[in-house]
Formats: sequence, structure tokens, C-alpha cells
Amino acid sequence: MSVRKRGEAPTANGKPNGTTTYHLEASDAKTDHTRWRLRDDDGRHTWHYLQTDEELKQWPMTVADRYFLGMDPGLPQLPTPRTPLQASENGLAFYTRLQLPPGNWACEYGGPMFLLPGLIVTLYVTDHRLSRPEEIEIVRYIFSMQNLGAKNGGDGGWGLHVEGDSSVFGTAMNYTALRLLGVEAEDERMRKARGCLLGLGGALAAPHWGKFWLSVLGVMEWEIVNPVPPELWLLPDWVPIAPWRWWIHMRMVFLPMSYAWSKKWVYPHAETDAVVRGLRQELFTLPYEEVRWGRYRNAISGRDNYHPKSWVLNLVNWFLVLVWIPFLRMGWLVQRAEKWTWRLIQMEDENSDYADLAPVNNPMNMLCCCIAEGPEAYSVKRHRERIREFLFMSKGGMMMNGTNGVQVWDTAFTIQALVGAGLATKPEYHEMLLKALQFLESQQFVDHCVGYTTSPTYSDPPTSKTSPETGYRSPRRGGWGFSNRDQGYVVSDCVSEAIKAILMLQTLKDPANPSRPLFPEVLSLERQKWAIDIILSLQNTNGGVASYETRRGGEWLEYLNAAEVFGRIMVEYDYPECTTACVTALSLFHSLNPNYRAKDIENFQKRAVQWIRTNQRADGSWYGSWGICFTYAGMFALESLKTQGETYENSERVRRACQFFLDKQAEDGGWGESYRSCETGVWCPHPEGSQVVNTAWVVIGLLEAHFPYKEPLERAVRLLMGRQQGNGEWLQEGIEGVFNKSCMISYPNYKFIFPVKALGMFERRFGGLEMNGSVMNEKRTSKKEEMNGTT
Ligand SMILES: CC(C)=CCC[C@@H](C)[C@H]1CC[C@@]2(C)[C@@H]3CC[C@H]4C(C)(C)[C@@H](O)CC[C@@]45C[C@@]35CC[C@]12C
Repeated sequence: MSVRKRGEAPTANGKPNGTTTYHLEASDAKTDHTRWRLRDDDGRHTWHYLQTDEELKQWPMTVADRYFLGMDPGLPQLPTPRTPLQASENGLAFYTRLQLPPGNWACEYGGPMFLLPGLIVTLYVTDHRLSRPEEIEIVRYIFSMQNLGAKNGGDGGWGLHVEGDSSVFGTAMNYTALRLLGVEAEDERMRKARGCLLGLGGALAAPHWGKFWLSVLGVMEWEIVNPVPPELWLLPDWVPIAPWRWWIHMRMVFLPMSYAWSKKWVYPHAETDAVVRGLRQELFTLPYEEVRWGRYRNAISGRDNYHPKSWVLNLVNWFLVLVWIPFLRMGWLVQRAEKWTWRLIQMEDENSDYADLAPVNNPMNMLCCCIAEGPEAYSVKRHRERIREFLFMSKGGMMMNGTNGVQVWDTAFTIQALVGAGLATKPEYHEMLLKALQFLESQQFVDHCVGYTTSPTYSDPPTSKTSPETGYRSPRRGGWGFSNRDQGYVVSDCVSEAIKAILMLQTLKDPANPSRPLFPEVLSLERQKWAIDIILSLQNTNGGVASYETRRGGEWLEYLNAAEVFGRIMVEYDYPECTTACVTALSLFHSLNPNYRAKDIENFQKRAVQWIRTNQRADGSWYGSWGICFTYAGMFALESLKTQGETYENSERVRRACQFFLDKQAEDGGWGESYRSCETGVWCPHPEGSQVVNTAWVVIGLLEAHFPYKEPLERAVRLLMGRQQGNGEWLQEGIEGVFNKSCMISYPNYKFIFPVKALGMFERRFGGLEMNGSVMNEKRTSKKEEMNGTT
């Protein structure tokens, strides 16, 4: 496919010069997939398109490349498993081949449909282009996610996430991205998308973030954006609404947004740019010239309005727009606010070497660097380099991952799966596990953020204290994040799952010589203690544990939730997943090192477990916030209760949890939960029936609970085995993860990790199965018969 330039010739440096637009001659073009390669430099993932035959010779395709690109990975058919453990091992035979050389795993961590457009707008307005193969594949990806045909009503739009119904946000932003990438407005799919968008009220009914991006691009005017005043960053720390108290993702998005909003920065070539001018005509239900922007500040389509703005926020906005901005907003104050905001942006960039917290604030920070320092500044260049770590090549094209990878998280779970399945001592997995272990060790944060170098002292156990000098960051030395060390953000359960995985391996004994450890001690006791210190610093006063930090503000701050499309985003909340992960990690560590901060650990555990107990719903379930949904949280909760000695036998609470699961078991023996559970807070069955991942979670949960009856578990295990392919793989089913209640996100490696663990755990508990022929299409025997009178 060629990208033809319309208008002017290329500039000397080969970049477009603002007034130049491009269009793809054939917007359904595809690159040669045999030329893509994934590189992993110590956990930093980037995709490369090889140009020459020489390069192709030097850099052969791997099984992982082929798999991610949707090509046949070329792995052999395996002997039909006769037992769950054999099935588990077949799964591993496949999954092991996806491990990357430094020891971690990658994946298409997609779902949200608002990430790529933010990047594309930023690149466009900062006069930078991705490579041609990348652009081609991004176009392909966005089109492949369009709601066409049978997909979500086929109305031609895009949703907030890949499985969602079309929304104004999804449609306006993805349509815009495609146009910026050169797709013609007259393309049939674009016409369809426009029809959908205009039917939903057009871009004037976009949520806050949509209006923000379109104003930066110059398609809208800033008047339509509800205020994002950087002055909030000048509030003294004691003020209850001060931004440092917000959930880290919200404050890190608010930060660059407030800077750009304050500057009212607009793409300098907007007036002459043909695409921008085209978009002004394409996105609205009335002629651009007639729009009175201020009137649409609060317009929002019903499809997008998951969390309507509160009356408090409406009042605040009213005051800011009609009183503060026209009469009270002093120049000197604005200058101070912008200066301090810019400093905080720099701290975020410096602390992560421009990787930044997530793919929402990363392009926004890049934009601010360009505003503050110009497009040629180091900060902008470094952002451009780092942003590539979010881009991932998939079968459907190039997409933007929800983080810069899943490295630490999936590696930790993989190790635990093998240990849980009883396979970690087998020689054939030694090399794989050793690499995974070494990878985790290499990704621990060994330094606090800039600003912590002077206080508190390194020898003090970290507290949750924070200060402006650190960019309001909490201590991080000893922690792990979700992706890699560079990103540098502690997540409570990532620290916990990582330290657990490491301790599990480091304490394994060689079965041939039980006095000899099977794996080297890669993480010293001192560094283990750092990790424990971090975990201990993360408990909230009520005993629960949140995601990145302790809770800094009250739930009432949701009154100021301006994003509209997400729920529960303003402050940290306690999560069963995070709380239970900390409990299980502390238990394991304490069992090995009974003397280190024993009292603190005991107190933490007592209070955390009490919180987990009270967080259980009357029907026995726990609501999961990061995976879908009750099946996910239930698994974690049951595991943590077991560490406190609470099992089916002795705990009414655990029995209720098990009964909740049993009540939801499907005819085919599995469990299938829809993402609607997350949105609505009530169990919603998956429209396509049982799902491998949900089923595996429940099996693990029930086994952790010491659920004594084999029959329901056996039926589930047979379903897992029946869904397995001849080469050991499981195919992708429904999306597995979620954030902020309304946005789904995929965890493709879960379909390997959890079935492998569940199958192995089952066999360890109950032994093999009687296999007469195929395991598929098992006739349902009565669950009730076995359960009657027994629970
Ligand atoms: C700024 C907004 C609203 C969107 C950007 C996306 C991010 C908020 C989220 C994308 C990935 C998330 C979900 C991330 C992924 C891992 C989880 C977890 C599984 C470790 C969980 O147990 C704790 C929270 C997570 C770190 C997550 C938080 C939110 C994301 C970064």
C-alpha cells in the first residue's frame, strides 16, 4: 500500500510540515506480517518491521512473533492428555514457547478504544509520524475493531472498549484517528461510522476527554471543555480536594490536561490543515460555523454517560466558567500554577524515563513537553521513543496496550501456576522458571523516586507519607509494578504476587536431594524485606488495601468525577484482589522469616482479613474490580482465607462463597461471566456460555477453599480439557479484565496461566479422571444430587 501525499512535498527531515495531509490509497492494506519482530530489552517490548532480506536473515521469526501475529506458530500436536495434569503440561508445552528471552511474557493488552486516538492526535499536532508500516497496521486495527456486521449491533461505530456498544467517545475519536492517518472521509466504513456518530448526537455530545483532544486538534474550540484549572495544584496539601489526594491515574491525567487547558493550546496549523477542516464538517450535527461551543460543555450522549456529572461538579463548573475565569483568574496566579504543573509533569517524566504511568497521560505529557519546550526538545524525542513500548502488533493490526506491557504480572502468575500445579520441580521447566525468576529479580525497584533520595532515610521502613518534592509519590524501593522497572509505579498486588512467586521458587527443594535448593537465591533477604516493608506501608486504616497508594481522599470526591465514562476513579478504594494478595504474600514471607516485623505483619493480616470478611456480599461473593468479576475476586478471597485457616470445613463464610459459585455453574460444567457484571454489580452470565478463564478461576477458588466434592470440579476440569487444542493451546474467548467498572481490558495469557494451574491443582487434590474416550461434550450429571443436603 502506498501513502500518497496530498498538498505539499515532504519537508527536509521527512516529517510532514503541519499543512500536509496524507491519505492511504487503500485503507484496507496490510503489511507483510512475516517481517514483524518483537524485541524484548530487559522487559521493554518494541515491534520492528524488517525492511531488507539481510535483516530477515539476521533476525528469524520466533514462535511468539508468529503467535502474536495470528500465524500458525508451528507447534506440534501433542499426545491426547489422559489426565488433568497431562492437559496442564500440554498447556505449558505451548505457553512456554511464548516466553521471551529475558524470561517474561508479552501479550496484546488491549481493550480500551480511547488510547490510540490520543496518541495519534498528539503525534499529529507535534508534527511527528510513525513509520509507514505502523500507520498501515494502526489503520487496520482500528477498522478491525469497528462495530460492523454481527459485532455489537453493527452500527459502524466504536465503543469505549472492544466489546462495548458504540459510543460518541469511541466513535468520534477513532474516526478522527483514522482521518489523521490518511483515511478518506468517503471510505464506505467511514460513512457508516459517521452515520453512527451523528445518530448519537455527533462529537458535541462527547465526554470531557473527547472534547479535550478535539480542542487540542483544533476541531473544536476550548470553550466546549469544562474547566481543568491548574490552580488546583496550588492548593495547600491539607485541603480535602487537593489533587495529590486523587487516585493516581486521575491526577496524572488531570496534570497535563490542566496545563494544556490553561494554555488553550491548539495545533498551530489547524486553520490550514485540510484534515482538520474536513473533520470540522464531518463530526457535528450542525455546521461548524454555527456551533456555539460554550453551550455544549455539558452535552453528553446517553451512551457515554456512565457516571453523570454530579450537581456539585456542575455548580463548580458554572462558577469557574461564569465567575472565576472572566473576573477572578489573575495572570500571576495562572503563571505560578502553570509553572508548578509543568514541574510536576517533568517529575513524572524523569521518574519513569518518559515511560510514564499509562498510555493516557503519556501522550498528554508529550504534548505538554512540546508546548513547553518545542517539538525538537529532548523531552519530546524521548517520549516518541518510549511511546513505542505501548504499541503492540496483533493479528488485527497494531494497537496500543493498556500499559507498557504485562511483564511482571504475568510472569509472577506463571511461576505460581507451575508451583500450584506441582510442576515446578520438574527438570523440563527448570530453565523457563529460572529465567522467569531472574526476570522478576531484575525488575524490582531498587530506588525511590527523585525527591526521596534525601528523605526519608533509606534505613527507615517506608511509610505512606508523601510530599510535593517527590511529585506526591509514595516510596517505591523494594516494590514491583505491573509491567517493568522503568515504569516505576508500585502496585500493591504486583509487589505481592511477585514476592510470592520469588519465595515459592527460592524455597523449592530438589526432589532428588531434599537438602538442596532447586533455584538460586536471586533475591537476597534484605531485598525481600524491602518488599515486605512496601506491602506493610500500603494498608488503609480500615484494613483494606488499594491499588497504588493508601487512600488519600474521601469517596465523596467522586462528586468531582468529570470523566463521565468511568465510575469510582477519583480516589483509591480498597480492593479484595489487592488486599488478599498482600495477605497471602505476607503469610508466605512470615512462614519463612518469623522474626521480621512479626507484630506488624500479624496486625496487618488480622485487619486485612477482617476487611475481606466484611467485604463479602450476603450472597457469598466478592465484587472484582480488575478481572471479570465475581469469579475473579472470589478466587483471591478464598485463597487468602485459607492462609488464615478458613476453609469449607470450618467456615460458614467459605461455604457461602462456594455455594455462590455452585449456583452459577453452567450445564456444561463451566462458568461464564459477562463484563456486564462489572458495570452493574450483579452477576451476569456470559452470552457465549462458559469461559475457560472464569472456569479456571472458580476451580482454583474451590480448591483453595478445600471444597470437598469432586463432581462439580470434575465437570469443570473436563470442560477445560475439552476446550484445549491438540497443540496444548486454549483459544481466545471473551475479554477477561476491567478497570473503573466500565472499561474492559484483555489478559490473553490468563487462558494459559489459570487452566494450567487449575488442572494441576485438581489432580494433586483428587488424582486423575476416568477417561473413556473423549473429554468433550460430557453429559451433565446432577450437581444437585451430590450437593443435596451436604452444604
Ligand atoms: C486513566 C484511565 C482512566 C485509563 C488508563 C488505563 C489505566 C487506568 C488502567 C489500564 C491498566 C490498569 C487496569 C492496571 C492493570 C493491572 C491492574 C491490576 C490487575 C494489577 C490490579 O490488580 C490493580 C490495578 C492495575 C494496575 C492497574 C490499574 C489501572 C490501569 C493502569
